[in-house]
Amino acid sequence: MAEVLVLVDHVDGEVKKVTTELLTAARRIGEPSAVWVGDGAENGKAALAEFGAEKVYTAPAELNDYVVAPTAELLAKLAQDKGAAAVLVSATAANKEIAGRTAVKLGSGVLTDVVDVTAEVVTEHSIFGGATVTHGRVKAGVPVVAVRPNSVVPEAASGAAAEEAVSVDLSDAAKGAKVVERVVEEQGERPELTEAAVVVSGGRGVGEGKFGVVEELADTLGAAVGASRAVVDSGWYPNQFQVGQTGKTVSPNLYIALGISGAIQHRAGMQTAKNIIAVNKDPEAPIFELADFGVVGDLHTVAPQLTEEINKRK
Ligand SMILES: Cc1cc2nc3c(=O)[nH]c(=O)nc-3n(C[C@H](O)[C@H](O)[C@H](O)COP(=O)(O)OP(=O)(O)OC[C@H]3O[C@@H](n4cnc5c(N)ncnc54)[C@H](O)[C@@H]3O)c2cc1C
Repeated sequence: MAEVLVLVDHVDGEVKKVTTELLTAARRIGEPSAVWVGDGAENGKAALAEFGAEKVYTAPAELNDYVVAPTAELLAKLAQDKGAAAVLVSATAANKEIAGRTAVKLGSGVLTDVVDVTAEVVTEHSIFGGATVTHGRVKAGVPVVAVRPNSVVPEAASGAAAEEAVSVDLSDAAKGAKVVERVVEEQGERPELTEAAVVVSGGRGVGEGKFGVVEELADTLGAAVGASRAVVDSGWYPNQFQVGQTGKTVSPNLYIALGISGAIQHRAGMQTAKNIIAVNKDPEAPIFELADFGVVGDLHTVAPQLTEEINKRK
């Protein structure tokens, strides 16, 4: 069975959930081989084995001294050397660039923001604010696929996770942009927005200085907090929490929209959520067209009741 390369997302040796999703998807296509760039593989190997990685290719941390290009050169080389059937990465901003560069090097094609993928590497995409579903397939060469977090339900399956050190002779071009400093984004206890299984977002309806109501509900659910652009532009909440066309794309199991109208640009970032709950005092708000469950009411009345009720039932 042909290998399917999965680029591992990890922090300090801990494998991110999205990688377990990619390994699950990879098993549909062929035999998953995890590609670990940087240190810490010995700590993450068990998690990779648990989700079916037959091999773990470890590449030196020096590749991360430069911006994206070295990882693309590594993936392209591995895909060629190993005769890979596909390359899967998570659809983060950096990884989408890696995916594009890898596909160029392979003379193949890239499919991004994928929400599902079949054994034949036919991909599903949700576009136009979720109004249309399209399917894609790379016609030549090794398909490179960037899958959105939370799109695939991770399923455990044991793999050998046989470790093999790999490397690549970097081109001068790949060393063009050097990383001179890394700043860890302050995040607190909440899960990362793009990976969270539950997201509670607030819009202009929340009001200035009142975001505590959103945070309290989020914390009750172990959720990430999101915000509309109206909120971010007003300076009510930091911009790394913006969801939408010009913000982050989220695909959680549950998205709760508090005081968000549901503009197309906001929907573009959250419409692939599996369940959407909206609270809005305007019954005509467009968010209700998308919502699985809608509450017409004042969020400052509804959200605290919801928080209280969930706490009671815990
Ligand atoms: C190029 C471009 C890119 C953009 N990118 C993004 C993006 O990435 N993300 C994004 O979000 N937007 C984006 N926008 C902006 C987008 O068009 C909307 O303006 C924005 O999403 C509106 O945010 P909102 O829903 O919070 O505010 P509003 O549209 O003002 O809606 C507020 C809602 O709150 C409700 N409300 C008010 N008070 C209460 C209350 N007490 N209880 C319950 N409900 C209440 C109102 O009925 C209303 O529906 C972009 C726009 C452009 C042009």
